Amino acid sequence: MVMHYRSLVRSSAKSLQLFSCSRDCSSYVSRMRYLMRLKEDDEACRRALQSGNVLLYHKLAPLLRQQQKGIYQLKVLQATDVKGILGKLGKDEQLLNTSVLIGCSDGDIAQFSLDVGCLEKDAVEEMCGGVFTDLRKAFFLLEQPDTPLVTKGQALLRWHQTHAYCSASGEPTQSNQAGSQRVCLTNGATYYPQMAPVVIVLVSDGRRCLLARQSTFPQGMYSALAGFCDMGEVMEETLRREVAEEVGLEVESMQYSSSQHWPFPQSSFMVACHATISPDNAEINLNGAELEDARWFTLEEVEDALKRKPLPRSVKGEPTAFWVPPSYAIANKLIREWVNQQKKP
Ligand SMILES: NC(=O)c1ccc[n+]([C@@H]2O[C@H](COP(=O)([O-])OP(=O)(O)OC[C@H]3O[C@@H](n4cnc5c(N)ncnc54)[C@H](O)[C@@H]3O)[C@@H](O)[C@H]2O)c1
Ligand SMILES: [Mg+2]
Repeated sequence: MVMHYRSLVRSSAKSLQLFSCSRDCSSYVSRMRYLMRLKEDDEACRRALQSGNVLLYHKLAPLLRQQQKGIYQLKVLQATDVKGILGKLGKDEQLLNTSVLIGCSDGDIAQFSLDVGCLEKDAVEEMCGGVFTDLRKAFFLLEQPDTPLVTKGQALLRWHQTHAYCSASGEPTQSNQAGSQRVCLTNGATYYPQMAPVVIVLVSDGRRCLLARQSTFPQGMYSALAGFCDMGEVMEETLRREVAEEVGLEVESMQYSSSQHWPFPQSSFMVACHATISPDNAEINLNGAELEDARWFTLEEVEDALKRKPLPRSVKGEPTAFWVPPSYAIANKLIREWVNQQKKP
């Protein structure tokens, strides 16, 4: 299989086409190497774009379509459809070439994202039969499997929109066809899309878990503690420092759970962990500059919160009931893992 692939990538466009069509090349490894090739070879990527799938965004809001009442899907267009839309709106087809590569479908079709913020939003929506939707709202509407692709598409487009100039020379940078890097036209400096590493941690004293809220959170929502890694820090150091800074507690042990790309407000690479502190030293000393509140919650309270919908309505005169981030946020996964762990005999 590997030999088969190598012989294909070494050769011409014709064989690349063969590769992308071949049924026996649809394994994960082949797809990843196909994507690697497209990132390195502008010409091959341009060709893949002509027959690729495109997710449209308008000023970073992805295009969704309503499948049935209340059920939404990503609206995936073919590159030829996009060209047709551009033509009808009197725009240059070259706009399609600003698409960035975001993946490869199981059927070996290259997937791209394109921001058409320069076009009239309503006109594109009407032609596509879709609606451009703020990404946070889209997260609530979409099925879970669609969210990583739509997030990646937005994050990569945002990075290009904010890295048009070299920070050393001040001159324009130019993207490669795939959008996997930008190069300064005068000094050759190369820039790659970046994510800021963040540690998110659910602290437990063995019986309760600690959740906190910032003043900017929606009313009633509490989440796990989180913090950006300082330059040179390893994950364990960030975790201990953030818990100490934000709630004045000393972590005794920690365990990695999982990770997530988080697009808000800009791309973060979230590393999710569980941590324990001693129940003898569990008094919270809140850093009021960062957090509005932090509290210990019992298993029952957390289980009730998991059942609540986001932003539960408050009964007049009563505070809004406590709730936790929705399932697409990795904080929710940490909280569920903790609940399951507590319920183990
Ligand atoms: N997916 C989830 O479940 C989830 C849950 C909680 C928080 N988060 C995300 O985690 C991230 C970090 O959480 P936090 O706000 O508590 O971090 P934090 O505690 O480190 O505090 C934020 C502050 O850190 C500073 N900072 C340092 N490096 C930064 C960088 N690269 N980008 C931005 N600010 C930087 C800024 O002064 C900023 O105000 C946020 O982007 C938040 O959206 C995600
Ligand atoms: Mg924080």
